[in-house]
Amino acid sequence: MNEIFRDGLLDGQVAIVTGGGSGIGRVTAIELASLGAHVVVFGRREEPLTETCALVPSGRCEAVVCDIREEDEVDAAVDGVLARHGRIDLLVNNAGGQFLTPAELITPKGFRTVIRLNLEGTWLMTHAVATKAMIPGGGGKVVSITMTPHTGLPGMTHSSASRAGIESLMKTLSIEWARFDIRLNAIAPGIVGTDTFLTKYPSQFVEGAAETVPLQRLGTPEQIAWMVCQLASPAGDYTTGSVITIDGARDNHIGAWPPERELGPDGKPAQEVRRPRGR
Ligand SMILES: CCCCCCC/C=C/C(=O)SCCNC(=O)CCNC(=O)[C@H](O)C(C)(C)COP(=O)(O)OP(=O)(O)OC[C@H]1O[C@@H](n2cnc3c(N)ncnc32)[C@H](O)[C@@H]1OP(=O)(O)O
Ligand SMILES: NC(=O)C1=CN([C@@H]2O[C@H](COP(=O)(O)OP(=O)(O)OC[C@H]3O[C@@H](n4cnc5c(N)ncnc54)[C@H](OP(=O)(O)O)[C@@H]3O)[C@@H](O)[C@H]2O)C=CC1
Repeated sequence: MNEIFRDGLLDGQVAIVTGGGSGIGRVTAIELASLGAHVVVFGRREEPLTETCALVPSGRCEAVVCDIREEDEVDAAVDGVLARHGRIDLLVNNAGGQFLTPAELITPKGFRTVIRLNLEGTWLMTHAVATKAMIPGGGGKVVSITMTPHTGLPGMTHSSASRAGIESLMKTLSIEWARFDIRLNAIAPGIVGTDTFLTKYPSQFVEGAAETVPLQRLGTPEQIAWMVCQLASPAGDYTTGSVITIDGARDNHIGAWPPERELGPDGKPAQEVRRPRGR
């Protein structure tokens, strides 16, 4: 039973969710399976993946250990899904991440690590699934998770560059692969209160995070997962080449509005005095 969508909405679909052993990927796998999809979760560690599958009451979930940066592993894992299920309808490129460091301290290896994970891993997965399953099978959908603000992610230069690259990939491929009926979109979350976000970053960063959002609260993994489900459903059939921002308006403004310095004397948003016409 799904809280938002009708039962059986995704019956018969086969979906891959990378990074499905935790956070947004885990919740996405659970939501997709609750709508009837058979979900295959990819990740480097087996244990969290099997934990995700244990949380899927229907049993429509299987775990595949795969490092998305390794071409041979990606090829073998995608071939395996096809051999077992004969089709792949949906790929969710969710695996990704970065470390927070001022740009001048990022080493060549550190930069390469994040680009390989986010951009090259997404490309390898997308290319393998498209060429092996979606092009021969007559179409499919790809959803890639990126990040806001689109104006830049200070402290995360490598991730900022890679996320822009992913969004560009989705847009370009939505044009090239329209002839194969492959629909590709990005979902750009702002700050989502996953275990990794809450535990990986410095505490001052995490504790002040909600204040940086106009809505003054963090997003939840479900809010991202439900958008994936919508795109996977017939409601998403004509959506392609789009970037869907889900971030409480943080892409538009950092912090609450109005900022304190702009408050009027009564504590309300400042308002100019209306003048007589012509003055
Ligand atoms: C107000 C707040 C706004 C901020 C918004 C933020 C919103 C949140 C966004 C999120 O994405 S939350 C979820 C994030 N999830 C992840 O990041 C999970 C995946 N991440 C990882 O696996 C790692 O963090 C990784 C570094 C991206 C990749 O790990 P991998 O195991 O492949 O690499 P390592 O062997 O650990 O490191 C390789 C290389 O990278 C450099 N490096 C790694 N960590 C750091 C660090 N903390 N500081 C500096 N440099 C680092 C370094 O060069 C490593 O090489 P060696 O030095 O180990 O040889
Ligand atoms: N939480 C947030 O505020 C936001 C998150 N995002 C993005 O959303 C996605 C999910 O975030 P979140 O759930 O918070 O993060 P998590 O850290 O919980 O999830 C990342 C997942 O990716 C997997 N992963 C990492 N490296 C690889 C790899 N090389 N191959 C295969 N799988 C890999 C991890 O599993 P394993 O280590 O076992 O491989 C893990 O399950 C990420 O791309 C993140 O950057 C975007 C905006 C905001």
